[in-house]
Amino acid sequence: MSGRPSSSDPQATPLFILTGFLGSGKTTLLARWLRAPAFADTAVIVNEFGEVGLDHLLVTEGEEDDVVLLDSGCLCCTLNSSLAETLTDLFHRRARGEIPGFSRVVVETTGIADPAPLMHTLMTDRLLAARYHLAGVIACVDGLFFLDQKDGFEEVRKQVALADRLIVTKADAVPAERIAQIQGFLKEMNPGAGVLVSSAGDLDPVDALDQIEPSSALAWQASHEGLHHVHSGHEESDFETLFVPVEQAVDWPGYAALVEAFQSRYGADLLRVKGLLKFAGEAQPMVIQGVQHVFALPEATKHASSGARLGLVLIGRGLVKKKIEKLIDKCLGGGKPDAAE
Ligand SMILES: Nc1nc2c(ncn2[C@@H]2O[C@H](COP(=O)(O)OP(=O)(O)OP(=O)(O)O)[C@@H](O)[C@H]2O)c(=O)[nH]1
Repeated sequence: MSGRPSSSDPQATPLFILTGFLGSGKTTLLARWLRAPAFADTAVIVNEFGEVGLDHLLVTEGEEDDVVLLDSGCLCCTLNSSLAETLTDLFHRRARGEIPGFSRVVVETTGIADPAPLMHTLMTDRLLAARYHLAGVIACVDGLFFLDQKDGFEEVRKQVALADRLIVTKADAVPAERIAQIQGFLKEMNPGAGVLVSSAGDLDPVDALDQIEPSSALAWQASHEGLHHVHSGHEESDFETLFVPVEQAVDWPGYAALVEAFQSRYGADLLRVKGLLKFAGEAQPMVIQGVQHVFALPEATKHASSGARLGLVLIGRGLVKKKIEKLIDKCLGGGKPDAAE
């Protein structure tokens, strides 16, 4: 890679992935949001209409169709063959005026889904990336069962690690101390993600979705510059989180070398990379987004966040801070790291 690559279209519709383990409360949240005025002009993609209980909200009957309009102004559609096809179909139908306009999309995943492949699709399919912009991953965390699930289910830890925002559900059904305990674990597992708490889906969709700002995820760094070990009881599958400040301006070949080094040395063990880097010649810092081996083209920050610091947050397995710092330093400085580095 040399020179500045083009980034995604600023006109692209923001898209949110709503994930969370089986029974964690995704549908309960969506069912409430679909009735909320603030959620009008949203297109929601679910696996089955039946799950969200829409019957009395329908404006159009969805007999043959997989897209229905609700009286709240939302569109609801079921996932047909693949997410890419469903999103492309929605885009064309909106352009032809066959369905009302929508200004954001929410995709609900199934409970055991790993959100990473969806994120990969949105980051790598150029046509899709020009039409839809991955604006955030929201993970529901089961207030009743999370403390038991986190040790036994890698999916749960992965969903938490990949999220930009975490929603602890079922606060009405558990003591406040348990919610506080869960919040403590979440802060350790993914310190950059904002945590909200909900009872029976009573969460304003605007607070939950639109307030996500990638760069604000870096505000925690001032107090969390060390390495965080998340003890799950399964030592070999623990995730660590670390932050490496990068103050100097970066050039594109150096950044490409770093991405290559991450991909070849860590692969799927590097679950998430988020950050802000200042590129030489660019007025605004650029947001860095990586999910396992897939890295999106860096994009200029849309909001200037006062708390944000330049650097990279890494979440993964087997990350050694000193080694990573050295790798980043070498690649961004124009050097070629040795195989052992
Ligand atoms: N008390 C209480 N129950 C809740 C809350 N949220 C969800 N539930 C209940 O938990 C169960 C699962 O909720 P769903 O919203 O269907 O969860 P889901 O994540 O969509 O589940 P899957 O489709 O299996 O992945 C249902 O019985 C809900 O009524 C909550 O905030 N409080």
